[in-house]
Amino acid sequence: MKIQKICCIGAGYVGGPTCSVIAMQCPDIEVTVVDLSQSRIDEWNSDEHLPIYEPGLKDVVTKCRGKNLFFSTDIDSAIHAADLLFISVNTPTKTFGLGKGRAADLKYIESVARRIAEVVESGEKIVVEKSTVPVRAAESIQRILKANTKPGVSYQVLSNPEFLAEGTAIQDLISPDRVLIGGEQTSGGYKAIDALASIYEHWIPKHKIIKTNTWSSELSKLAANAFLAQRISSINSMSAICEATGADVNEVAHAIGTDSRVGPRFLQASLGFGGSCFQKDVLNLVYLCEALNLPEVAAYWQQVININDFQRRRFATKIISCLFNTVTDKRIGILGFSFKKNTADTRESSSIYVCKYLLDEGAQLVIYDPQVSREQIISDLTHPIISEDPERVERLVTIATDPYKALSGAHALVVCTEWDEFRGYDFQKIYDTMAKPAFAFDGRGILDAEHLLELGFHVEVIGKVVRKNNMIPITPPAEN
Ligand SMILES: NC(=O)c1ccc[n+]([C@@H]2O[C@H](COP(=O)([O-])OP(=O)(O)OC[C@H]3O[C@@H](n4cnc5c(N)ncnc54)[C@H](O)[C@@H]3O)[C@@H](O)[C@H]2O)c1
Ligand SMILES: O=c1ccn([C@@H]2O[C@H](COP(=O)(O)OP(=O)(O)O[C@H]3O[C@H](CO)[C@@H](O)[C@H](O)[C@H]3O)[C@@H](O)[C@H]2O)c(=O)[nH]1
Repeated sequence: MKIQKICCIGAGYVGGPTCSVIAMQCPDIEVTVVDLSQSRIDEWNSDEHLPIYEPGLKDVVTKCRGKNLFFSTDIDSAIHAADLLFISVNTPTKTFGLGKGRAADLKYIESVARRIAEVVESGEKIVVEKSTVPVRAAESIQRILKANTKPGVSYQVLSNPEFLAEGTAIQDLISPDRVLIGGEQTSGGYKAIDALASIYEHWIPKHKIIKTNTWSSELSKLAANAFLAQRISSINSMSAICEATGADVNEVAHAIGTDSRVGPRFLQASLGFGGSCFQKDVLNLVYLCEALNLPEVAAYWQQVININDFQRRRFATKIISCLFNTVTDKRIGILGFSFKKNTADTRESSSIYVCKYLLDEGAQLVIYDPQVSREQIISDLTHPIISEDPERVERLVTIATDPYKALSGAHALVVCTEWDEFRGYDFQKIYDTMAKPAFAFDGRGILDAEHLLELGFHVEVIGKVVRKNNMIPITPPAEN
């Protein structure tokens, strides 16, 4: 089966970049990305700025938009015309009902499946789960489609999870470690898997395309994120031991990462992982294990989340205790609000939680992020699960557009995101304008701690004990 037209339902962080790259690499295929949100689609069609900040994305979109890449809210026409449909809608953690706080909410997936069944009038359609879903979600999609199939229509449902990371999405899509496609182990299933593989084969070597059964593919996505999150919680748990003993977490990470069986990546200690995926997907796995009556396995993966919560709180507690056990009414400069550098996405950012703990103590926060808007920061900090008193948050929080102004008069600077620009600041200038003693808390290990010490800062870095100012050896004056 040769794919000529693709429809992608959901124009978010995954649907937009993924389909833009497919359009760029497959000029012979027409790709239409649709969404319920008119404003999101308008932004995808705008020449000003796209709805998401992602390095390299604008070039790809500009190259293809209007040629073989289209963004639209006419969902039905796009479904109707397509041979292959990607489902890229959100699958957030449920906030109420059965499985609240852990299970994935599949209502958007279900509504898309029902819409497809309603709209499709004829022909063979391949429906591809690109969203991250619990194991056997494809079975539910299949059942909804089958129960509503019109005569002359047939479906194959595939799992094709996405592994891109935000901030490096374009690079990850152009040169992925692998593409995973799961499908029914029948002749129809194999045909559909091959049809989807043929799209990726336009630019990805065949040996990087892994073909499995549907359930292996669905589980592999949850497993991949669980393993990655587990590595971060593992190194973060070591960071606590390092701070208590004088070991240096970077040296430990290097020493263990050079073992080729362990590998060097994803061992950067931090104030905790954030992002829309890790917590959601690990909790989804925990819920699945409980549903399968595997409580020991559920508890094992739950601990990855527990350590992450511990790390966020531990970092905030360190700030409070260093500032003489009180931050009430103290101005504190927060550098970085996105969950990692090179994105404006703040979903589950650890900054939100560190700010929350400091606000609970009455600190006055001045927050600076190179990409995140004021509206987004205020909306995150006034969310009901973060604060019960939005007016108090508005009173205590100031958003700065200039980092030097943000830190002027502050008792402490706190690095929450590893934006490259933070490394290049003039810290002498910053030190001169801060209240004394001036404190620097580096939750990402990106600043030059020795330099800050020399300037006079009290420095705290995740995972290491930094030599204190009063321990600087005093050089005797030179004798005449
Ligand atoms: N963000 C990532 O980096 C990433 C990476 C890999 C996988 N994933 C997974 O991909 C999925 C999508 O994530 P995202 O970050 O792109 O989400 P998102 O919230 O950015 O985008 C989802 C989009 O789907 C739209 N939508 C919801 N219901 C719809 C419907 N019935 N019809 C049309 N549009 C609809 C929403 O309006 C929204 O624009 C999730 O399952 C996520 O876990 C995300
Ligand atoms: O050594 C590390 C690596 C990452 N992080 C943090 O972990 C979080 C997640 O980072 P990253 O994985 O790079 O970004 P995501 O965009 O969340 O991507 C993850 O989640 C996606 C959604 O499922 C998957 O597709 C990707 O493969 C997976 O890396 C961020 O807060 C990072 O700062 C660390 O603290 N230490």
